Amino acid sequence: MTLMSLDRLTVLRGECPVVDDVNLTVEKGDFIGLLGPNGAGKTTLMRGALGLVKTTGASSILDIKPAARAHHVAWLPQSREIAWPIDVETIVSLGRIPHGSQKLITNTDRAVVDRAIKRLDLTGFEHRIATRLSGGEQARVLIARALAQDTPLILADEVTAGLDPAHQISVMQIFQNLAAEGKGIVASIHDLGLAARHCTRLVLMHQGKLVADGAPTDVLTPENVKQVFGVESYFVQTDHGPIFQPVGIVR
Ligand SMILES: Nc1ncnc2c1ncn2[C@@H]1O[C@H](COP(=O)(O)OP(=O)(O)OP(=O)(O)O)[C@@H](O)[C@H]1O
Repeated sequence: MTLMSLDRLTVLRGECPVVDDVNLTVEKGDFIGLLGPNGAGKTTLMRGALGLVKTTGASSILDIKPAARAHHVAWLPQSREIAWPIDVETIVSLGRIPHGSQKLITNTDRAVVDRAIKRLDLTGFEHRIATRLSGGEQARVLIARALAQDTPLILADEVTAGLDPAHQISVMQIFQNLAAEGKGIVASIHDLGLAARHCTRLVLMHQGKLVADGAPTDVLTPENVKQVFGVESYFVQTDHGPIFQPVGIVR
């Protein structure tokens, strides 16, 4: 089942297309790593798909009535700023707002919030003031809030940035499991090794265009990596799973 489709999506900044004629479908079960160097257009593609910037072409999300969109897709922006000094449980509970029950929090809401807190390894942090947590802990709180929204589709920008290795792997595994449960995830990621190991599919952007879409081994070819990122790379299948490592700059 298709959760999102983009048809010739284009975003102009002045005269310049920063997202250029992109076609993309996201199916249930996809965990898509959205890759590309700085400025490739990853954030703008996701924001365009969500209707947060002006686009031409089509995004199926925009066919959903605005009030119903928050039931279909959760958006985790790159900015991890938490503005108010409120506790972790309250922030995660904000993910339930689109479900809009009369009571502030129902038993279902409570169960979904508790599950998100547990999944993000935040048990014991529930009553801590979020603004006093470390950057990585705050990032996990905001991921938990997005999970609490309990949508079929999640778009996440630089989802592992600022996390330590154990929590990077843990977040990737959470998304992998959510995809295996039938959700669709699109996450922009700079760590190509993590993307190669955990994503079911990779989409590679370069200068606003989608230049490759497929299995990690088909997308992270030495030629693609050299052309798009300007680096030499090493990709090998091991007993520990696929290992991808950029090894040098192309001169
Ligand atoms: N508000 C804006 N006005 C003008 N240009 C913009 C604006 N937002 C983004 N751009 C330009 O659009 C291009 C794509 O930016 P975008 O943030 O989508 O890239 P990205 O792939 O997410 O990069 P990064 O990995 O650095 O986050 C960049 O060249 C950027 O400078």
